[in-house]
Amino acid sequence: MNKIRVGIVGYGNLGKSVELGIRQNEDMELVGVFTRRDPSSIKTITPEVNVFTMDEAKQMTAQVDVMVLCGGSMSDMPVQGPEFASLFNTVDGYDTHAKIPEYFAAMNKKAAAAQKICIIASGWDPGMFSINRLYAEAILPVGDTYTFWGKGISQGHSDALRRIKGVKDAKQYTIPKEQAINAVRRGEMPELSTREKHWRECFVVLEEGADKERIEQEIKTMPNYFADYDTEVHFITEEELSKDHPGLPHGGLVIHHGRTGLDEEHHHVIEYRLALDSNPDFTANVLIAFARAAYRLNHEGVSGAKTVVDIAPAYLSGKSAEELRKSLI
Ligand SMILES: NC(=O)C1=CN([C@@H]2O[C@H](COP(=O)(O)OP(=O)(O)OC[C@H]3O[C@@H](n4cnc5c(N)ncnc54)[C@H](OP(=O)(O)O)[C@@H]3O)[C@@H](O)[C@H]2O)C=CC1
Ligand SMILES: N[C@@H](C[C@H]1CC(C(=O)O)=NO1)C(=O)O
Repeated sequence: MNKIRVGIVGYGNLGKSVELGIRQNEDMELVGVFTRRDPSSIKTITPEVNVFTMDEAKQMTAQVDVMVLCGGSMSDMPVQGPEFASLFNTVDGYDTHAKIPEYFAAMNKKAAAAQKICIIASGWDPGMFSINRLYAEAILPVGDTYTFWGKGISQGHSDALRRIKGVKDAKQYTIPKEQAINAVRRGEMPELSTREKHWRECFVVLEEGADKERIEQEIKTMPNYFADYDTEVHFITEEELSKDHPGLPHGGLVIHHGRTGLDEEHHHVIEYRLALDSNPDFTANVLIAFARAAYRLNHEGVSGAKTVVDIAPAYLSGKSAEELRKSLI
């Protein structure tokens, strides 16, 4: 059985985790990493992995079945997504929530013309949380769904910080407001604004001579990322970032309260919870499962842009249809 040949576009936290995750999937093989940097400067986790330039990717459409796009959502994916969707089947974890419709349209145009499939905004939010919100609201239409993240490090928000001129490195914690979570858990079904659910804490390492006031202001007013939240910014050294803020843990909860019965007297709760040692490892494994789906669907003649909620779960699994039927029992 031929293996699914996977390429990694962009070698950051997520790209490294995809490299590791592919090794856990015997139906897949890694063709290589594609980077904007000098390939000779990239030290992959597994030394034998090939590293190519982005230009070399364009000559490799016959060697790669699915490209996993691991660039930053804020600045990389809007450019790299359509570029790669015009040449390859792709999956990505695009997560600038407010801009997903326009990204979907841009990706769909390129993928449909190339008769390729691109599964966008796959990860955990958007991604697995999106799927679980859909299941909950389809099954219990009378009710309310709440999403909480953290306390943990958002890769999307940390990437957004690192894109600011004068920022050398950064990590952003998303912290849920206990009062909000407790009210939801008590079944009070409160109306909660974005600001009432979470606050954000940023730890930023500056380039030499960078303007602190300008950078703090740029962070706190950043649309789609920080403007709608109470945000604290701490300027620390590279050593402190590495010592006091190791790893990229995260997690979250989707909780749905629904009602049924003649007088809606029956109360039901659906919860989907993630507790992640490594945000990038988990996200990478979601992307890898959707890479399997992209490969299969394109072989069935499916093309254009899809989101995770368009994909039947069986396409994600490495198990055969017969094995899946057995696993239902
Ligand atoms: N939907 C979801 O639930 C989730 C989505 N995500 C998304 O994944 C995106 C990527 O996250 P993450 O991997 O943490 O981002 P990184 O900042 O680690 O990497 C982003 C890009 O930056 C470049 N890069 C990385 N390290 C360096 C370096 N040392 N020097 C120069 N360039 C570098 C790489 O591109 P190149 O190799 O070409 O230089 C890489 O593709 C996030 O922006 C987020 O939107 C993440 C988690 C969950
Ligand atoms: N896309 C997020 C995944 C979850 C986490 C999150 C947040 O902390 O704001 N939003 O969605 C990430 O990049 O980590």
